[in-house]
Amino acid sequence: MSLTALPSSTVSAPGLVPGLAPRIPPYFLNTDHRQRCLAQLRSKSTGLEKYIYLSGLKERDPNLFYEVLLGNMLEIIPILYTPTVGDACSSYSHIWRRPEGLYVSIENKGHIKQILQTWPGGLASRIAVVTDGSRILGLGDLGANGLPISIGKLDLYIAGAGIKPTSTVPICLDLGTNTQKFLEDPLYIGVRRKRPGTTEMDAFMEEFMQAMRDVFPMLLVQFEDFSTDNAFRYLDLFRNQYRCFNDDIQGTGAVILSGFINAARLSSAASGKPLSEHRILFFGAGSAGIGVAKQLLSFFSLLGLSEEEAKSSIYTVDSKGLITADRKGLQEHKKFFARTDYQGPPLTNLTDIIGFVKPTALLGLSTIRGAFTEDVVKLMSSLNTRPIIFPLSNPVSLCEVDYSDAIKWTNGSVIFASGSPYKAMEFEGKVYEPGQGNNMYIFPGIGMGAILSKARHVTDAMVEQAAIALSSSLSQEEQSSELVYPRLARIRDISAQIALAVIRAAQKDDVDENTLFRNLGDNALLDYIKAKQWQPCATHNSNASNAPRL
Ligand SMILES: NC(=O)C1=CN([C@@H]2O[C@H](COP(=O)(O)OP(=O)(O)OC[C@H]3O[C@@H](n4cnc5c(N)ncnc54)[C@H](OP(=O)(O)O)[C@@H]3O)[C@@H](O)[C@H]2O)C=CC1
Ligand SMILES: CC(=O)C(=O)O
Ligand SMILES: [Mg+2]
Repeated sequence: MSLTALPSSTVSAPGLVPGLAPRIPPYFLNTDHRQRCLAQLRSKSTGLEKYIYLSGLKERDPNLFYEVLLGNMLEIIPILYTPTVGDACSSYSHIWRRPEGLYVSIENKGHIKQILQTWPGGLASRIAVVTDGSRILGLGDLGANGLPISIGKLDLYIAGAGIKPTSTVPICLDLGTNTQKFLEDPLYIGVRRKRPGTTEMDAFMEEFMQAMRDVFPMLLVQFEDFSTDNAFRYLDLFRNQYRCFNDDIQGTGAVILSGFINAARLSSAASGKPLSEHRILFFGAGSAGIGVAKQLLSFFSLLGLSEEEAKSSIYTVDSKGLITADRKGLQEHKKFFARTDYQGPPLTNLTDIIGFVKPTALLGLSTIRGAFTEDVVKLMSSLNTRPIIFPLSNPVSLCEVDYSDAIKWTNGSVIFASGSPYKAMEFEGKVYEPGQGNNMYIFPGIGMGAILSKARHVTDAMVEQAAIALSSSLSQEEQSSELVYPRLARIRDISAQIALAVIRAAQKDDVDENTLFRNLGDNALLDYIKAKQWQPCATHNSNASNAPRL
């Protein structure tokens, strides 16, 4: 029985009257149950066991789950989200215990609306994270195993922005998988077929998006972890038609623009070189790499540079090397940044590419573990007083360079942010703190702003203003510690500031269906946003005098 199921008079009693609720131990309420949950969580030996424990806790008592999460974000977010959510997805068919999201299958084509109508949240639903499981983190096509990524992102909406749990909808589109081992796994929970071709998938997605609007008229859709071609395709097709955005392209773009603004200031302060002289090398040119590269054009345009000048400061690399315009069969999304200023044999080795580009910043979105080798990092260090190195691939097992190596190989001069979390470390008597360049800092605030303003669309300006708000949100102490992102413990406050910036941008772009906020000043609007943030109701005895604090 959960405590929330007890009569409230019982819950508020200092101890239980024997016989009133005989299945609850009489002095249970004299103890702090949250501390008991934390101890149980910490007793599990693997990340996956912790994930399963937390999922069970959420089912038994959602209020308690969110209370424990909000009080221990640094410890728990890496379990519900990257890196452990990657393990949960990879083995989801085997660890599955209960329904916890919505599956819409290719076999439901023609009846998608009826499937969506089964969701209990109904008209109160405000935000859906939708994946088709085709590129979960950097782990590839996990098919129907992808649902935990939607669940994890929504937990961050709830914890990070204060979105009400009952207004969230985790969705996995079960369209098949091209990963043979899942098709052969007797426990695989998805449809046993290969993924559809473009025509079949387009027809499915058109019906799905229309049905989503019919069933959940106020809902914002976050596309998550679609393979790169489909990520760009459905964002382009749907962004002006529906309330939607793509987290891997736009959310990642915004969060890295934000961290880059702060990193470039630190780097330029050390080198004395102007901000406009930064040159950025992208290792990886998929949805995330190109999404971030496009968003970083704003870094230069905010400094007054033209689009051509900005573009000339950005270089992209894929599995075939430096991307040049003369390459045959170049995919559409790679054309914009393809270089026309390199003649010669293809440049395929990263150190050769760095030698040619002389970048001030190296950003990894490649899924290649260890790609930033000692040679690569030392070369960056020899070219820059303070090199900016962001290995952004997730989960941590696919990160381009570990934090400890980056610190060691640059003698501590690196300005570092990774996609998955690393711990602070000591090197030659000094403590260094890494940044986490992950879209989790941005999407909760974008979502909150879009939901409150009832934005018809998520515009480019809303995304850019979210990035600028995040980059300006560092406290004095965080700035003096030379951080590029604020500390995660402040994410609720920061999400509120991002939501404010998003609402103002929605107003300027005239996409705010809720125009009531137009007459509110910034302080009043910020107060309103904070008041709207959902809090778990504290039913658990936090003041229990005999409860040991862990
Ligand atoms: N930190 C964050 O917030 C986020 C991080 N990510 C991470 O970014 C990563 C990439 O995601 P996404 O862009 O969607 O994935 P893709 O698979 O579409 O992109 C990977 C890119 O890396 C390139 N690549 C692969 N192998 C090599 C190699 N040996 N040398 C150089 N380039 C190589 C690929 O080249 P080619 O095109 O030739 O195949 C492709 O351009 C994932 O790990 C994901 O978790 C994503 C979103 C947010
Ligand atoms: C963080 C994220 O969205 C990704 O790695 O795909
Ligand atoms: Mg993603």
